[in-house]
Amino acid sequence: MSKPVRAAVFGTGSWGTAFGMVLADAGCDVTLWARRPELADAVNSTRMNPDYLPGIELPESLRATADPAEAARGADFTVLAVPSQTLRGNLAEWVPLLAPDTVLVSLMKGVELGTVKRMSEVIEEVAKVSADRVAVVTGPNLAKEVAQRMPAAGVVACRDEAVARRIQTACHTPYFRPYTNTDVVGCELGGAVKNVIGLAVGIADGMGLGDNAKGSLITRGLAETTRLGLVMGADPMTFSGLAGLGDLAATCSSPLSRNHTFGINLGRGMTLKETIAVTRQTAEGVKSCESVLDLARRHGVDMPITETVVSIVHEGKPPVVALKELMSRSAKPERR
Ligand SMILES: NC(=O)C1=CN([C@@H]2O[C@H](COP(=O)(O)OP(=O)(O)OC[C@H]3O[C@@H](n4cnc5c(N)ncnc54)[C@H](O)[C@@H]3O)[C@@H](O)[C@H]2O)C=CC1
Ligand SMILES: O=C(CO)COP(=O)(O)O
Repeated sequence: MSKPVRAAVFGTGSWGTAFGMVLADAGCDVTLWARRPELADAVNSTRMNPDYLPGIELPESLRATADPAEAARGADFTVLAVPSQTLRGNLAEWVPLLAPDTVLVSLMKGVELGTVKRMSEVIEEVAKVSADRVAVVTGPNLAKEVAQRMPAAGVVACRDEAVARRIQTACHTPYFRPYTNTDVVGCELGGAVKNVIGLAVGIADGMGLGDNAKGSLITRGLAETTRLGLVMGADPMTFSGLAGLGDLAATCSSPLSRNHTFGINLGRGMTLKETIAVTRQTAEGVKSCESVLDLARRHGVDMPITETVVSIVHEGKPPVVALKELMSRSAKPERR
C-alpha cells in the first residue's frame, strides 16, 4: 500500500482550515500550522477551530501545531494560507524548514503592495523554486460552505500540468471538485481582482442601488479584469471559468464574503476605521485594490471600477460622488 500524501497547511484561519479538511477528507495526512499555540491546542483537543469555523467538527486526521518545523516535515504539499501582504515575511522564515521536493500551493487571493507581484511570484522568489513547483488553488470557495461540505468546484493551476493533477487528486472529494488549469496568471488575477469587484458590489448593495447595478458591476468588473489579464499574458477564457466569473458570482452574492460585507458597511455609511474594526478576518481587496490599480497603471490598462474602489476606500471619496463620476465617464463601445 502506498503511503498517504502528506500536506502541511500554513495558516489556521478560515480557508486554511477548510481546505485542510478537504485534503483530510480526500485521504491526505494533514498538519495545520497555527500562529497561536492556544489555537493549535484547541484544534487538537476539541476537533474544532473556535475562532474561524465555530461549530464545525474537524476530521480526526487533521492535526495542528504552532511549530512550523513540525508542520513542514516530510510534506509533499506545503499549502500557504496567510494574508497576502504577510506572505513574504512568513515564508522567508519557513523556507529553511521546507521538505526538499515539496510543492508550494498558494490559497491566497491578493497582489503584493509595492512589488505588484502575484502570490506565486512571491513564492518563487522567496523559496527560490521554479514555477513548476508552485501551484494555486482558487475558484468560488467560500470557506464556511466548503467546511460544511456543501458542493463546490475549484481550480488547481500550475505551469506543470502533471503537478496540478497530483494536487487535484489530493483534494478531490465527493463535495469538492477541482479542475486543472495551466494559466496561473489568469487564475491568480481572477482571484485577486474579484475581491476588489466584491468591494464595489458591496458598496452598491450598501447604498441600495439594486440588482441592475450589481449585474453591471460584475460584468464590467470582469471586463476590466480580462483587459488586465490579456496584457499580462493570461488566457482570456480563464476569466469565464471558475477562477473568474465563478468566484466573482459567489463573492458578489454571498453574505459570507468578507470583501462583499466590507463594501456593504462602507456603502451604508460606516467610515473605513469603523469598517475595519468590525471586520475580524482578512478582506484582501482592501489592500489589494491599491496593488491591482498600481499593476494596471504600470501596464497602461484602464480599470475604472478598481480606481473607484481605491478612491472610496483609501482616499475618503463619498460613495455617492464616486458613483456619479463612474456613471458619467465618456460613452464607449462595450467591447474595447
Ligand atoms: N475564507 C475564504 O472563504 C477564502 C479565502 N481565500 C484566501 O485565503 C487567504 C487566507 O484567508 P483566510 O484563511 O480566509 O483568512 P483568515 O483571516 O480567516 O485567516 C488568516 C490566517 O492567517 C494568520 N495570520 C494573520 N496575520 C498573520 C501574520 N502576520 N503572520 C502569519 N499568519 C498570520 C491568521 O492567524 C489566520 O490563521 C486570503 O488570501 C483569502 O483571500 C481564498 C478562498 C476562500
Ligand atoms: O475567495 C473567497 C470565495 O471564493 C472568499 O471571499 P472573501 O475573502 O471575500 O470572504
